[in-house]
Parts: sequence; structure tokens; C-alpha cells
Amino acid sequence: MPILPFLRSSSHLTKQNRSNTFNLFPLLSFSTTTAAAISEQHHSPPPIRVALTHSSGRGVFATRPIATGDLIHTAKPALCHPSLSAINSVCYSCLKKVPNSNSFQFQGVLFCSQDCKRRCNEYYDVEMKANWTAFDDYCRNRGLKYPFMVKRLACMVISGVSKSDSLDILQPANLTSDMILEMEEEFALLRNAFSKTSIADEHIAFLTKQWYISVLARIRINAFRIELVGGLYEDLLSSLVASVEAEAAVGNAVYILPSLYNHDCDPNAHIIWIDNADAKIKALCDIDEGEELRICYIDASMDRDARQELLFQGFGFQCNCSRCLQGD
Ligand SMILES: C[S@@+](CC[C@H](N)C(=O)[O-])C[C@H]1O[C@@H](n2cnc3c(N)ncnc32)[C@H](O)[C@@H]1O
Repeated sequence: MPILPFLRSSSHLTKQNRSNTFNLFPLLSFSTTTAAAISEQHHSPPPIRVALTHSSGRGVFATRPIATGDLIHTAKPALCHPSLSAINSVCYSCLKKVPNSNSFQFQGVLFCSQDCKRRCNEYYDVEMKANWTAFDDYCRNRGLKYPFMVKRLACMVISGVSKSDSLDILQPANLTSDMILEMEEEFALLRNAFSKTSIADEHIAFLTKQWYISVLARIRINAFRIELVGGLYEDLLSSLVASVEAEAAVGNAVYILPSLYNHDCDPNAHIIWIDNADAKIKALCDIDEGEELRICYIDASMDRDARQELLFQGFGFQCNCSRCLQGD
């Protein structure tokens, strides 16, 4: 279940209610170097830290007051992939929409610029070495999108642009035996595609069934569905409409830091994509120092039971946000 961006205009809760008084155990703080990788637009580390919450695992907390509308940080995807329906209209690398006349076509896929093509070159070369017909058909026929992300990650690892354990920090989904059976079939097709290439065995040694399932379990719970707001963003903010009139999703992406944000049905932060898969996390209201920053994974305009059901089915948790606890 991908995390959906959602912009809320009204606050259901008072500032007092929102503020979580959890004991904080610092897990990560951001050095200037780490911060630079996360947030190109900040000259200082982003005003956040990751710490344990009482009952929702790790969460992201403000290290200073943050004002409504502030850009908290930006984040580049650790992994992204276009939706199959958008594959002929968005950049294969950054998911930016590309009019055909502006694009660079390369072996059947689109790039928005030479830079994106260059960035993608190494792992796309690996991808092009294998015959993906059986794997792609299997996933397409079942409407599966996340296996395409695992395929990309595998190509990135083989080409050396990513590490096989790059998503290990993320929380994995609980999997049923049916899910595992389906993943085993996908894995067999993926492994088979690579083993018929000239890629040396040592370069695909990481590609075990366990690796495949563990990556997919993390993607399932942490992938964001990317809906570009483009030039609409400023209009949306000024009119404070209740939800983003999003265009169809252009793809899915996994980030490291944004995946540590917990959910709230009355969020104080949100994640947006302007014209490509680079994410911006913004404050929806004034946030106090020490307050947990939470985004909304779903459409919060649904009633409580529908939200609880969706969060349980899609993400495997019972929402403990103040709005749900109050029965709103
Ligand atoms: C995308 S992760 C968020 C980061 C996570 N807490 C961690 O430690 O990696 C989503 C998971 O966080 C927990 N979580 C997030 N929001 C929650 C909420 N409102 N109520 C209860 N658990 C929540 C659930 O375990 C959920 O599956």
C-alpha cells in the first residue's frame, strides 16, 4: 500500500492535543554531511531528529519551532520507478513528465535530460543485459508494481550505484504465506533473467530469495505513490483546499528519512512532489520544538472506521493518533 500525499486545511486538534509528550531516545541526529545529502536547500541541518515514540516505533521530531508552510527538508529517492501507465510519458530516472519533443529516447525509455540519462546509464545497462519478458508479463498480468522497483534496485546493486542493504534501515511489512509464495515466484523469474546474462556470479551473489522478500517487504510499507502537483502547488496552498487534486500517479519511490515519519489522521506536515520524484516535506501548521512530525498516509476525509480499516489492511497497524482515539 503506497503512502499517499494528503493536504489538509483544517486542524481537528488543538495544539495542546497534538503535542506528543513521549520520552525521546535519540536514534539519529544529522551531521552537516548527512544533512547535505538529504536537504540540498538547507545550509544547516534540517530541524529534525529521529527518536523512539511510545507506541509507533521510530518517529521524526522537531528540534526547534517550525512555522506553517516552512520547508522542513527535501529528500531524493533511494529508489524510484515509473508506473507502467506512465512509462511512455515520464523520465525513466526522475519521473518528471516529458513532452516527447523534449525527451531523450534511449533503448525504448524516455529521459528528461542528458543528466538523467547519464545518472541512469550504469544500472540501465545492466537491465538491458537481461530478457525481462517472463518477469514483466508475470507482474503486469497480476497488476504488481513493486517487483519492478526490486528489479531496479537489483540492477543498481549490480552496477555498484547502490548497496544491497540500502533499505535495511526501513521497517518491513508483516507478510502472509500467500504473499511469500507470490514473491517466491517473482524471485525465481528475476533470478532466472539475470542468470541467463553474462553477469558474473559474484555480482549476483546477493540476489537470494531472502534478499528479494526482505526488500519487497520494506517497499510495501514505505513506498510513496508519486503524484506531481507541478505549478498547482502555490494555488493549492493559497486556497487551502482540503485535498490535492492530484494527477494520476507517475510512479512510486522509497526514501530513507521520509519513511520514518509516522502517520496521523490530522497531520502537521505533508510531503509533496513538484515536478519530479524529489520530495519536499513541509509544515502544515506551527510546530513546537520536541513535537512529533507526522504526515497522513491516506485520504483523511474518510470516517474513522474506513481510515482504521485502510491503515490496517494497507500498513498493518491500528492508528493510535489523537483523532482516532477520540473517535473522530
Ligand atoms: C512508514 S513506517 C513509519 C516509521 C516507523 N515507525 C519506523 O520505526 O520505521 C510505518 C509504520 O509505523 C507505525 N505507525 C505509523 N503511524 C502510526 C500510527 N498513527 N499509529 C500506530 N502505528 C503507526 C506502524 O508500525 C507502521 O507500519
